[in-house]
Amino acid sequence: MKPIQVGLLGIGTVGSGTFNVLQRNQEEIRRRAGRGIEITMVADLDVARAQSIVGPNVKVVNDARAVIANPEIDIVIELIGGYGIAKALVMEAIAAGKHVVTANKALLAVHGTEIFAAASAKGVMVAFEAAVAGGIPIIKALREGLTANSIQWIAGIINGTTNFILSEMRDKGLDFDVVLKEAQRLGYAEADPTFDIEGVDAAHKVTLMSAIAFGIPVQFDKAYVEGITQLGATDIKYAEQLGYRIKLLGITKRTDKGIELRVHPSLVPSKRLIANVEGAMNAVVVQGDAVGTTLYYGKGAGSEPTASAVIADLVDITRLHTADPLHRVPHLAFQPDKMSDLSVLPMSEVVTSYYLRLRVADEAGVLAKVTGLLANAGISIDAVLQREADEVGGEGATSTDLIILTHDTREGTMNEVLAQMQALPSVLAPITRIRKEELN
Ligand SMILES: NC(=O)c1ccc[n+]([C@@H]2O[C@H](COP(=O)([O-])OP(=O)(O)OC[C@H]3O[C@@H](n4cnc5c(N)ncnc54)[C@H](O)[C@@H]3O)[C@@H](O)[C@H]2O)c1
Ligand SMILES: N[C@@H](CCO)C(=O)O
Ligand code: NA
Repeated sequence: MKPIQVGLLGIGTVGSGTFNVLQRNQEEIRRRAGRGIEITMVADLDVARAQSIVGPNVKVVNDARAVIANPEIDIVIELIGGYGIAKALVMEAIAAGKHVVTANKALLAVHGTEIFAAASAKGVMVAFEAAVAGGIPIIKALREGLTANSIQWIAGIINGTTNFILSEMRDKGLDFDVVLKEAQRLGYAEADPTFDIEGVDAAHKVTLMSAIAFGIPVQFDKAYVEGITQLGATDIKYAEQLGYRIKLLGITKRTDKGIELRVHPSLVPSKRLIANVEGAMNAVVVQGDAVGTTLYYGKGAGSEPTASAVIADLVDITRLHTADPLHRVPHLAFQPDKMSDLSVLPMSEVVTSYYLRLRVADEAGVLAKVTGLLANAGISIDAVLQREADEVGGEGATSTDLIILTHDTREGTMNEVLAQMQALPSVLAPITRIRKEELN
């Protein structure tokens, strides 16, 4: 049988990895897929660089639409990124009856509902394993491997750049900016690195996992998003003393009231496997009612690790494209007419526990005032730590750090108590609040 023909839009970090791995392993991939898979046409703005990667036998153009218009092309891979031209190209490829593979989580988290509906109407597949946790087959696991389960929650380290930054800051005491530059050099960071450090990239990915886990539409606009830019070395140190590591987690959870969907720095017990995921590595914990806790670990970014997922999607499509569309695995795991309308909860309704750090005046009665406010709100305390006073504000005026770990409470209740604490004259600086997840 003649090889299936693939058109590649964008041959940067992931595109070049995809081309190279497909070439290197073509024989084994053909034996698995039952048919050869060949990238026969590439579009990139930098034609000369693209041609130097693919060699003289592959046609390179600078106009992506020429690839979509080519009737020989069966599958289009979109590896340009962003919501702009990439969205138009994906929609046009679907309209032209092409199957699409993309690593573009930003596009799918924001416009997924429209894109999947268009693909279903046209009877084509849109595959996106590379969009979440790069090379880790987490979409495959959630959509197929765990299909028996009622998923309870998912928590993941799903942004390599920020995990790399947090690890390097803790281990080597390096500066934030230095480590970010290194992540960019290694090809981990997004084109706009604020997407990484402000938690947006992780929120794109957890939004996609949430939709697949609970059968709800993709709703990035409902996600709570907080990055790592406000995180200080002091809190990383105190967390360690209390037996926790701080990780940027993407969390989605089923509750009686609705679905939690959030990204923020979290204290995680140091003894959990996920707390020991270092550098640019990713890990996702999934709790299913039947299987219990499962953990998926590996490279979530980089050229060939991400290419591994792109090519797995190419093989899936090669195997399934002749199947009746109704008998393929649904884009979001649930049949499109059987999606749930469970609502995504506002952050004020999320229930979790907290790490609080208060810089307070070192005087009698402060601890009682602070803990009194928590008690009045019905928030119980798990642990309290008081640390060495620093000199502040001249002679004799000293302050001390008060660190409190709480048990579970509603975020809305915690917000009210924090406002009351902040108003106490003995609280000398803005209070630090970091959420805490036991993940058991
Ligand atoms: N880099 C990673 O580790 C990684 C991991 C997972 C997912 N992703 C996602 O994969 C996608 C690609 O990321 P990347 O790191 O390979 O980006 P990149 O910037 O390295 O590559 C993008 C390529 O697209 C080309 N391009 C831009 N506009 C174009 C246009 N209009 N027509 C044709 N080509 C165009 C650029 O010249 C460049 O070669 C993004 O959606 C990204 O979020 C990246
Ligand atoms: N910028 C992303 C790339 C993988 O999606 C990361 O750092 O994890
Ligand atoms: Na993946």
